[in-house]
Amino acid sequence: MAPASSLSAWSDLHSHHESVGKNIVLKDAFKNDPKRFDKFTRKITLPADISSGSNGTDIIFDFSKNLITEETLDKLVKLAEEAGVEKKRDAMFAGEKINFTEGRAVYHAALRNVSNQTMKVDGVDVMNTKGGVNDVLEHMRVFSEQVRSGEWKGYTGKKLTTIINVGIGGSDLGPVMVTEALKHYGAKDMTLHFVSNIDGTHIAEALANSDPETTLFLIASKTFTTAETTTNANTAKSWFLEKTGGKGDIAKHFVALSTNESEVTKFGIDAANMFGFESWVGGRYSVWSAIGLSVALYVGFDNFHKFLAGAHAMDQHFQQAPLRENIPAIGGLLSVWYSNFYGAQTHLVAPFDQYLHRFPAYLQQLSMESNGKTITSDGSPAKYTTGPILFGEPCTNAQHSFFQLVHQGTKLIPSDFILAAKSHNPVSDNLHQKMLASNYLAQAEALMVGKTAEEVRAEGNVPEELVPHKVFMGNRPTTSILVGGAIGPAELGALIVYYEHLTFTEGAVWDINSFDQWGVELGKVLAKKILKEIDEEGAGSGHDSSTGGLLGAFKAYGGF
Ligand SMILES: O=P(O)(O)OC[C@H]1O[C@@](O)(CO)[C@@H](O)[C@@H]1O
Repeated sequence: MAPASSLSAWSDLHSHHESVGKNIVLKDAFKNDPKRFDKFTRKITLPADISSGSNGTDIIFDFSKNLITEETLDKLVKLAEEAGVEKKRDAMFAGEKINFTEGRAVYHAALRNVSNQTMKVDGVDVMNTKGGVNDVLEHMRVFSEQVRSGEWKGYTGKKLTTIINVGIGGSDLGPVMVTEALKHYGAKDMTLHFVSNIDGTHIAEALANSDPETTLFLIASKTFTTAETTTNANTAKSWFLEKTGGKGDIAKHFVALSTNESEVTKFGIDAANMFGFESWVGGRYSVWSAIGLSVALYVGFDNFHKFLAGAHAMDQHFQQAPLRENIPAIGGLLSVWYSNFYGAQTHLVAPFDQYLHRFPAYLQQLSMESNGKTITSDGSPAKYTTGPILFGEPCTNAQHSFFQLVHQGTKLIPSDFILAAKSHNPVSDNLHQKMLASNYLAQAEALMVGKTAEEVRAEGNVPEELVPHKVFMGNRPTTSILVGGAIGPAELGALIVYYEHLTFTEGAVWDINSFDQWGVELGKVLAKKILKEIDEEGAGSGHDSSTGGLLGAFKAYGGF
């Protein structure tokens, strides 16, 4: 496909930004068009049988506080058409090898294909084949129910109630985020630990109060070669064998979640205790796969299945909705609009929901490992900015942390706010939920409306020299996402897939490969060399004076 900036729609958008975009005043746009909210709001409805409530769940995406007109939206849709977004989308869902640098399909949608549509890679059915998606899901169902019921016992016959997931990146961030987000549904007798960092503190803290007789280790690694994970896994295995005086039965306390059977068996886990998935599942897209076993163990397989079903609903919307009505496509096009025409460099996601406190961290890998790329499909460097820096924290905490910059800083920071209309914890007669919701609405309104110098003065008692410091520029865009109920498994699945396909849309327009991650390799190679040098005399070889100097100092201070 062609680089985005060579498309006629791109030039048209550039002119549109010059003539219209940069002059949009949102508060006037709302005054001039009472139907603005209706025009720019989209909705998806999840069916009752998978929803957190009994009547199905609407999820509203209010795009009206974005710096767009109807003409802008039309031009962005034209850009998506010219960039072939729909064609690339259809190629992904058809199992074509769109991950063109690794020659792989990008088929994580198959993992949540609960309607069991035919899905093939290289002509082979991936759903119903032996060891395929449905086999693995059945294995996950049986195993999670055996552990939760106590049928699957530890080597001394006790129920396994501590789950330690050992993994990093996509083998950690998804399980952490989802189990936190669905804590309301979690088994009350289960303790979860997620060990990812190579820092010994992480595994030490997880093992400190764990009982080897009641602990189940999930070694989660797509490749089963990631240094942090294999090292943490070996430390866990040594701890287990030492604590049990060598009597501990690995087969009862260790399972593997991976694509690499040979490395799994080499580690000492029987293939029968391995939950597999294929190389067409990217790490940052793998929570739907066997990597999500900790979720199924914690919330139960039925809830895990609802999680998949909510994701599938958003998949179907993304596949079927015309671009102008297509919720993830609009989200992705808005990101392009801000990144490439307003010069925005970041994307803020602020969930007004404490259970979603790890959602921004999860989205960081999804977004930045997908679109943190410079090279386009023809091998040439992009002549335009690509992936934004995604960041975020739950509100209302973020308001007391970095919202000062969002309101009065010099940067344009496109922001997404997320709120569930119903709390799982309606304490104090729902006073907390009402306050949370009032902040969710007020923050978006304040960012958009701002406060002029005249308004500051009109408040009185403001010394003239203070007035400029109290002005809010306003006209700062937000997308407001409102879940019309509580966030349960299906609602969470749909929200995640909104961002997956928003990310897809960005990458498709930018003509980059959103599905490889060559950028994580160099650091690993250099670290391997330095690790050897730490055990050798001296301060390494071939390093700059900073790296060599620091290496020498580390060894001296650390006594290595
Ligand atoms: O699951 P695994 O193979 O151990 O990879 C872990 C993570 O490491 C990476 O940085 C790739 O090396 C992420 O893409 C991936 O999610």
